[in-house]
Amino acid sequence: MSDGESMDAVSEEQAYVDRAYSRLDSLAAGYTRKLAEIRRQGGRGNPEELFQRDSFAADYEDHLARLSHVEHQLVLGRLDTESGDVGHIGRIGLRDEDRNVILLDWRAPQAEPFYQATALNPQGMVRRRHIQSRLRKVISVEDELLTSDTEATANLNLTGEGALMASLGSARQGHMGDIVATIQVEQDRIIRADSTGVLIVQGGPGTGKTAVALHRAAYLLYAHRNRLANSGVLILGPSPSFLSYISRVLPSLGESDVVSSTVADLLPGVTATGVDRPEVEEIKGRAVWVRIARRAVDYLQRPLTTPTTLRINSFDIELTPDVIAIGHARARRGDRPHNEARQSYARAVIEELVRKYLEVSDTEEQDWLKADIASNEQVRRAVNLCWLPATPTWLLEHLYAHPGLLKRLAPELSDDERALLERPRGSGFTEADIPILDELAELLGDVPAAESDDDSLESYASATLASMDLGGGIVTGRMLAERQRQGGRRLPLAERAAQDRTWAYGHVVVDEAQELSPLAWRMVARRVPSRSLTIVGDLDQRPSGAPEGGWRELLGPLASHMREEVLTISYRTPAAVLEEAEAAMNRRGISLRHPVNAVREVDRSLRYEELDVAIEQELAFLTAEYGEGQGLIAIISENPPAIDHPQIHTMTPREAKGLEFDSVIVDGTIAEPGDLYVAMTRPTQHLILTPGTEI
Ligand SMILES: Nc1ncnc2c1ncn2[C@@H]1O[C@H](COP(=O)(O)OP(=O)(O)OP(=O)(O)O)[C@@H](O)[C@H]1O
Repeated sequence: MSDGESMDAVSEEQAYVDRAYSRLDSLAAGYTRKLAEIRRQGGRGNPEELFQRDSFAADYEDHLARLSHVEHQLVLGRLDTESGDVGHIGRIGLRDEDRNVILLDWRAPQAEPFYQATALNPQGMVRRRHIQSRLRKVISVEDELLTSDTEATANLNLTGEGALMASLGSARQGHMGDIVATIQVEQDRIIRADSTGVLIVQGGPGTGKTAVALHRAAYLLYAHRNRLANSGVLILGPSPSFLSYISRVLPSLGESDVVSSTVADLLPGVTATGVDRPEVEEIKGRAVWVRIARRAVDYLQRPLTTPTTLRINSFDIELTPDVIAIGHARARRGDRPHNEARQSYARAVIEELVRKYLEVSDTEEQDWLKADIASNEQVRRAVNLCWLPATPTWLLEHLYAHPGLLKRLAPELSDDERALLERPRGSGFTEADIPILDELAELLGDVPAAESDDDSLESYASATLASMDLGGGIVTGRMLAERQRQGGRRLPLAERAAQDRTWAYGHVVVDEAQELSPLAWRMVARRVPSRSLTIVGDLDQRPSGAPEGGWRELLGPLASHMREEVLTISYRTPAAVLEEAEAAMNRRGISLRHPVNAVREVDRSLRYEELDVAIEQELAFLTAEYGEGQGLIAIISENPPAIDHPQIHTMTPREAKGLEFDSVIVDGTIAEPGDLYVAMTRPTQHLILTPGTEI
C-alpha cells in the first residue's frame, strides 16, 4: 500500500470502528439502565420476585463486565471475499438494532479464514486486513492479498506479520495479553480442534502454548456454550503467580466464567502450606500411592479378634467377631466409599446386638431398643473401632506420624524413602500431598451429613482415638458442612464447581503439564469424566529432562485417549538466545526432543555482564525502547537476590515457569538442565549471564 492508500484505508476503517464502539456503548447504556431500574425496586415483593430480580441484576452485571473487558482492540480486522462481500472480525460478535451483523465473533465458523486462509488456500477470500488500534483510534492497517500469485511471506508462513512483530516487540506488562488479532495458522488449527478426547499440545518455549490453550478454552465455551455453561471449564496452572499472569486473557476474550486453579488448590477445604524437597515430591507423586491409599482405608476396617462385653441397660451383651464380620460383609456389598458404607456396617451390627439383647431380656418393644443401643457410648466406641470414620487429612497425617504403620502399609517404599515422609501431626500439608489426599477422599467419601452436623461425632471420635492411643482428634466433614451453609446463596457456576471435589467439568485445560506427577494426573482425570482435555507443555522443560516414553509415559491411563499436536515456532525468544539455550542443553549431554525455530532476531540479545552493570544497562535499554518505567527485567537464580524495584522481579527457575520478561539476567549456575532451559528462554529481548554462571 502507498502512504496515501494506507491513510484512506485507516480513515475507512476508523469509520467502521467508530460504528462498532457506538453500538458497544449503546448496549452498555441499555444494561446500565435496566440495572438501575431493578435497583430502584429494592427489596420489595415476595421471595420469588426478589430472587428473580437478583438473577436479572447478576445477568446485567455480567453483560456489563463482559462489554467493558472487550473494549481494547474491539475490531480485529476484515475479510474481503471473491464475490466482493466484506466482513469485519471482532473480539465479540455485534449486531445493530436491526440484527445486521456489525462484527463477526472471531470464533464463528465464518471468521475462520481470517486465521487460516493463505495464498495457496484462500478459502474464497481475496484480502485479509489486520486493523491495529490504540484506545478507540485506528493506528494502522495491514493488508495481505490472498490471490494465488501472491508470494508467501517467508518460510515460516506467518500471517499478519507486521501486527505480529509489533505485538512481540512491545513492552511486557506483567500480565499476558491475548493474541486474538494475530493467531497463526498452526495455532488456529489447535484452537478450533474437536473438543473430544485428550489433545496434547507439545511446544518448545515461547511457541504460544499458553496463549493457544486459553484461546481454545474461549473457543470451546463459544462453540459448546450449552454443554459447558452447565459443567464449566477448569484451567490448571503451575502456581498462583502464573494464574495471575494469565488472568486477564479470558475476560479480554469475553469469557470469565472459568475456574482456574493449581493442583495444590484443587481439593476444597485443604490448603497446602508447605513445599517438599524435590526428592520427597517425587516419592509422593508415584502411582504406588493408589495401593498405599487403598491399604490405609482397609486399615480402618478391622476385624474383631476377641469378643468384648458391652453393658447395655444393665445387661451384659457380648460383641463377637462374627457380628463384626457380618457388618463388614454388609458394608462391602456395593462399591461405596468407606464413610458411606459405614452406615450399613453399623446398622447390621446394631441389628445383631438387638437380637442378642432380646435373647437375654424379656423386652418386646423393639423400636426404642435400636436407638437405645445405637446411642450407647460403649457400643458406639466398640462398633466404630472396627470401621473407623475418617477424613483424608486425618488419615494421611496419621500415616506420616506413625512410621511403623507406614512401613506396614507402604512396603513398596524403601526405609530411606519412608524416613523422608515422617513428620509429626500438625505439620501442615504440601502441594505433593494434595493428590494423595484426593485419592483418599475418593476412597473414604464424605462423612455423612447427619454426622458432620453432629458435634458429638467430633468429640466421640477424639475419645475413641484417645482410647486407641492414636493421638489427636478427627476433623469431621467440615467441607461438607461449609458447603451446606452456603446452600441458600445463588453462587455462580465457577464458584460452585470450585467448591465441589466431585464436580465433573466439561473441559479441563492443563498448562505446564510436563510437571504433573502420575498421581496428580489421576486427580485431574477424576475431574473430567468425559475425558475432554487440552494438555499443553514441553517435555524438554522438565527439570530432569524428557522421559523416554514421552507424553504417553507421563499421562498414564489418560494416554489411551490422547492425540498430539506439535508447535514449532517460538514467538517469544530471540533466535540467538534460543540457539544458546539449545547449545547449553547439548553441553549437558541432552539433545532437545522438540527444538523450535525463532521468528525474531534481536540485536545484542545475548551477553555476559556483572549483575549491577546488567541491571543498569537493561533499565536504560527499557527506557530508551519503551519509555520511563516501562518493561520488565527478571533476575533468575537458585538464590534470587532481594531487589526492591518495580521493574525488577527476582525468582527461582521453577517460579519463572510459563512467565516472560523483556530482559532476563541469569545469575549463578542452575543445577537441573530443564530448569536452565526454562530460565534462558524467558526473555523477549535480552538474555544476560553473570560471569560465574556456567551454562
Ligand atoms: N500468534 C501470536 N501473536 C502474538 N503473540 C503471540 C502469538 N503466539 C504467541 N505469542 C506470544 O508469545 C509469547 C509466548 O507465548 P506463550 O507464553 O503462550 O508460550 P508458551 O509456549 O506457553 O511458552 P513457555 O513454554 O516457554 O512458557 C507470549 O507473549 C505470547 O503472547
